[in-house]
Amino acid sequence: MPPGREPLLEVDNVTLRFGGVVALDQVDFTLYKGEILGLIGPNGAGKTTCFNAMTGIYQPTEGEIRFRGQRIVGKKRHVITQMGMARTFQNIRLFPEMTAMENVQVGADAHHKTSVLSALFRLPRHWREERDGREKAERLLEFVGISHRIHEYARNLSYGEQRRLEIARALATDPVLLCLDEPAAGFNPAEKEELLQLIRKIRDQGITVLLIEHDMRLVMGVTDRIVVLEFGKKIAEGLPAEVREDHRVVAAYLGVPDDAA
Ligand SMILES: Nc1ncnc2c1ncn2[C@@H]1O[C@H](COP(=O)(O)OP(=O)(O)OP(=O)(O)O)[C@@H](O)[C@H]1O
Repeated sequence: MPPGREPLLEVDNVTLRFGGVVALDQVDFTLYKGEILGLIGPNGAGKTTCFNAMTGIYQPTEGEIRFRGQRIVGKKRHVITQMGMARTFQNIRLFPEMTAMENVQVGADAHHKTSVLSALFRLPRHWREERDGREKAERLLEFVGISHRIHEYARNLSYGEQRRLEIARALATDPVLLCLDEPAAGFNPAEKEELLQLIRKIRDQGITVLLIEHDMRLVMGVTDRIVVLEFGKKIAEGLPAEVREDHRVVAAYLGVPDDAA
């Protein structure tokens, strides 16, 4: 372990099979507090499956995943969210008939303490949480740069704004780890540059970031370290400059045989 660095997420020898398909094959890596780690690899390499195993959607066939020192395999999704892990999805999953603000408030609800009874009887605690939730949503929409769209239905937002809204909603759960699954998919170069700034701003708030991304320029420009998967196996791990020169990575991306790379 690098000196002075505290592990936040430990993926320990994780294998995940779908019938005969080995989507993850003894994958091993550690994410340290405060870093931006890139998880890259060609299509079908197992990146999303890895996110799904970390966030409680899939159960690994073998291996362990620890978050903040606690085992998370077998824990329910909402429990993992409450422990401080949030994610966005490759395909945007917003509530299209709700406003931007309401979508973010749904994220904030993950931590609300109000019971159904106090909501029904509109007790003071319920009002307080409502007001705090609204203020928090306003702050987060401002933070991701779409505060001018606060009362707009999610379905009316542009594609780029919807991606930002997803990030705001994930941030509303007060994560210590934010996992972004291809957040720049479909973005033009200017939007990618803005996203890069936003990811840095998120890290500057003390949030650790795990990023799945296909755009190499973006990955190389924003991450501190990179883990590379191919056919479910980890084939490389290191600093962006090291990974870029790694012959197995070059071969995986260019589709040339390993010994020819
Ligand atoms: N629910 C599932 N059932 C069966 N096979 C699956 C399932 N989910 C993923 N797979 C398979 O697992 C492998 C890894 O897929 P995964 O989606 O994790 O890759 P990826 O690296 O995220 O790819 P992409 O960059 O295309 O999103 C692929 O062979 C895929 O077909």
